[in-house]
Amino acid sequence: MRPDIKICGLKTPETVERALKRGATHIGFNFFQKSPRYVEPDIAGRLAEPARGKAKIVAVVVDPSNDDLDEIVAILRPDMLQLHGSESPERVLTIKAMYGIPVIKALSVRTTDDLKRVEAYIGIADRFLFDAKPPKGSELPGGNGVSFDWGLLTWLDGNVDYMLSGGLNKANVGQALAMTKAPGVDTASGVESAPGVKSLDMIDEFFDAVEQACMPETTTGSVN
Ligand SMILES: O=C(O)c1ccccc1NCC(=O)[C@H](O)[C@H](O)COP(=O)(O)O
Repeated sequence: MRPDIKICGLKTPETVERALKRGATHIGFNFFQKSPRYVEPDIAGRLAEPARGKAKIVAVVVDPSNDDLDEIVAILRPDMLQLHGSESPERVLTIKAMYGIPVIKALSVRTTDDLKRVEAYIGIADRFLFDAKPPKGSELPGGNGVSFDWGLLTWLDGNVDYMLSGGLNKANVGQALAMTKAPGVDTASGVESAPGVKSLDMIDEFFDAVEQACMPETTTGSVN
């Protein structure tokens, strides 16, 4: 079965259209101002219109203030909020109570201890997104195009619903899926020709690679 696919940091109608055409289950709009993928809420609102009812519209935020969330939620009307900062379980609960919108909690992973942080959010976050830790000096908590050791996910409780993220691209997403059987995959820079510039061809190639990875193995040998 094909995993969920989230294309994150869309900024143009053409790339939204291509992601939808290829069957993206989630499309992400980025509201972290230092990101090359940042979009103003009103622009994101317009970009998201064709996706309503077709893919989940995800607002990506980092330790947002209530005022920022009020504006984003009012204008974008997202299906999900992706909290990509150091939001505590209590803060996630508060945000969910404020808006009644499901939350994806992003956690950065380098060691098994990082994965253990999941436990505090079980029953609170609706889904997790496991991303790599940002490289030293990066101003971005996500979208850095770096991967973590996917083998760590074998330690995860099988009931935890998550998206695998961090440095995924057409060249490695097949291996990532083979190793992890992740229920969802997410990419931002893996489908970009330059920081913040999505490529229609690279979006196609990413979907092709996921589909290829999910094809049932063909049997060899002759049947008598
Ligand atoms: O993409 C960003 O610039 C970004 C900035 C701040 C917080 C989150 C951000 N991205 C969130 C995502 O879900 C990305 O898809 C995820 O971090 C993976 O990015 P990449 O390694 O570039 O595929």
